[in-house]
Amino acid sequence: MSTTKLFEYIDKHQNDYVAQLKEIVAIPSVSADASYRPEVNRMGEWFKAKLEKLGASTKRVDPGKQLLNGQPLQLPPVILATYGNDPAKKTILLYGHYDVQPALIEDGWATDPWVLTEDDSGRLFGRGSTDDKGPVLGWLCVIAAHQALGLEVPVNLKFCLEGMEESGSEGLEKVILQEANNYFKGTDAICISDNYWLGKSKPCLTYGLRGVSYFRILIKGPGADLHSGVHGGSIHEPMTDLIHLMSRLVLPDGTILVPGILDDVAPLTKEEEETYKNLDFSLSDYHDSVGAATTIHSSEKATLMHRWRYPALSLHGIEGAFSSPGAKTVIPSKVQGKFSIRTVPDQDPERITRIVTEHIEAEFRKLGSKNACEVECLHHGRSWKSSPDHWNYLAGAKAVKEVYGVDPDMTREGGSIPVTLTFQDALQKNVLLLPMGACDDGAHSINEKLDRKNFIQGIKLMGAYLHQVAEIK
Ligand SMILES: C[C@H](N)C(=O)N[C@@H](Cc1c[nH]cn1)C(=O)O
Ligand SMILES: [Zn+2]
Ligand SMILES: [Zn+2]
Repeated sequence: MSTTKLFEYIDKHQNDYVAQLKEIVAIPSVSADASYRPEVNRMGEWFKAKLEKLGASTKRVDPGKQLLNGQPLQLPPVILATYGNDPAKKTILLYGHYDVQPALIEDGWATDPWVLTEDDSGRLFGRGSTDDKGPVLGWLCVIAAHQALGLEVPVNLKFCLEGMEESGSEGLEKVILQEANNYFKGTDAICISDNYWLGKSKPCLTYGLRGVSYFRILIKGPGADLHSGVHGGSIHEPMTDLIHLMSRLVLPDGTILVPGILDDVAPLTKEEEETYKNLDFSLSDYHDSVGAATTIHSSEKATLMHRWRYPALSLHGIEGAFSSPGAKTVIPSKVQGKFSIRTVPDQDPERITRIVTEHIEAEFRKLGSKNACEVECLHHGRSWKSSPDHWNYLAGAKAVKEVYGVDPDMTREGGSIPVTLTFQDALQKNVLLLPMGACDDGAHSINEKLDRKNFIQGIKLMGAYLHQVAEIK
């Protein structure tokens, strides 16, 4: 079938799609903060209602409770939906998330993060615009466009939308295992739009993700915060212990100091080395997209390898630290350092937790501090690699060619989508990552954006992909 009419319709109705994106960016569905949980739920209900309005049958699955700071907290629902049930058609399972990273205007946003704001260049700024509300909404726009044109959606669709992806996808693995032979039965392949192009202009298909193991180090000292003039010099200070421990995790050149961390990293083969060639990636564009020429490695290849196939340890922050303006002379009584390790094939999260914990405990013993130290892995997700030779990737590549007129780059991704491997293993089906956003979208950062062009072309790409899937024998 020609997609010309579909593409024209999408172009014509782009303002409507942007208005819908504005409506959902306004819901601050931050999964990391318990006080926002009602908003996360509200966001899930929005997508459920929208899917129903499009004629999908839906199901709200309760993934159970999480423990947050020792308190049980209800997890947001997993929204499942089915659109079409024709045995003659292929069935594609679409996964996405409706939660977002935290965002505060005082972090340095130029505009209100919860008000989608378009600038003169067509950049749509707002938390969740690219990660992952724009892409999830894109799939719904594809269905709506078909309906408006009186066209059949050429494949059956199943949806799995979660509200905890930005917090380790807690509860979802259990749901996927439970539904693999129930709700997800009959799935032929999986497609996820929740990552980004390598550059700003060339689309890509993504066949690998790093995993993530997220840790906290808790140091407890005095019973309450203290006056540093009165008590400084006479007690072991939690912050001093913590800063020392955090400095023993990683060097400024990225070297991870945990003994044995590289032992299980898959060796680099000649075949893999070939995959780093001829990609739309330059250090200067990369510098532009991160806003500074501060890369560690001097070549494109080494930079990509350290984003895709080697582990990285990042220090994120310290809970309990004094961080307000002014010069408060306080000794914080209890501090928690947060860091994560992006893991790669063939690293095992259980082993990572063990060696990281042993390393920190050994370093803490060396301090001779009388404070208490606890190390905890808050969540972990495994790395993932797919087979890009599958028809799912062929459909993606043909769709890219149809919409953008080029062959896509085949990429891996440094970020993590914890349940990708779970889908692949539990359903024994191929997973394709089909990104919508560009490398400079600033997901997780201040001023996150999605370019209007990427949003609208991305909706066309999604539609073209479904048609290509249907046409492949
Ligand atoms: C790539 C995806 N859009 C994403 O941002 N994933 C998160 C997942 C995560 C895991 N722990 C916390 N967030 C990421 O890679 O950080
Ligand atoms: Zn995401
Ligand atoms: Zn994210």
